[in-house]
Amino acid sequence: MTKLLQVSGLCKAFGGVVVADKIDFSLSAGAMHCLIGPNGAGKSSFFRLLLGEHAPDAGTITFDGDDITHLRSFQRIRRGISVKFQVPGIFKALSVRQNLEVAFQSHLSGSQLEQTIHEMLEFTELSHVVATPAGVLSHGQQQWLEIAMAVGVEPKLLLLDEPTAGMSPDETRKTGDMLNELNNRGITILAVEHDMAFVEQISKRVTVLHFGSIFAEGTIAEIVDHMGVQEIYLGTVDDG
Ligand SMILES: Nc1ncnc2c1ncn2[C@@H]1O[C@H](COP(=O)(O)OP(=O)(O)OP(=O)(O)O)[C@@H](O)[C@H]1O
Repeated sequence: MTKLLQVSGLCKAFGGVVVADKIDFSLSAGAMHCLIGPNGAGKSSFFRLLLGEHAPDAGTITFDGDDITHLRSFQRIRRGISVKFQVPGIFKALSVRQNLEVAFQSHLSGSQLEQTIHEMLEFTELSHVVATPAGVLSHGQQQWLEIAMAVGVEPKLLLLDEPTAGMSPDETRKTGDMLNELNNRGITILAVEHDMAFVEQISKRVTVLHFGSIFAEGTIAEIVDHMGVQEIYLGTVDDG
């Protein structure tokens, strides 16, 4: 399969804190992949590097055949990278519909905009709350609204930072079904996640980050059985 994303030798440090340590990572077009690792491993920083919110100290990022290492965030978004961070990036005082309009208006207008809003409302089962202020939606609904905002622009790569954090088991399963459907529609997905049952629902392969570098990569069964991975979660492996 062609590589949609290719990261080579990516390095970033904030003072003495190394958040990316010679990361080599790639994703094939159509992949659904999970990134795990203990708190502070560098998962969110990796997303911020991919999105252009942090400039790397070294290394390259190639996306869809082009070197995007020095592009600004909006240029990467325009090329098809979309992200949903942990904290919902919705406008709480605006209605569900207004949030979708804000997210899509730079890409779409007229009947196309209406069609996409309609499709996303159906997809995320938010049609019945279309006029409701986003701030009064349930936690799960807020997360789904943000997923709708991120995918309505038809990204090639969707980055999700802990999409199920704070969700009930039912909401988590529903989110997994949603992501599987988006992946079936052709969107490549990279998700940071802690809930291994959810990882198993959506992904076949997992990468483990630890102290900003790739510690292990494999199938879920391989990662779950990996002694070293168990130890880093228990805090018995250091970076020396
Ligand atoms: N802008 C910054 N300036 C200084 N240090 C930072 C900055 N961003 C992140 N860090 C530090 O880098 C390390 C990695 O943080 P990061 O948020 O990427 O980890 P994470 O794996 O996403 O953690 P978590 O699972 O807790 O969200 C942490 O020690 C964090 O305090």
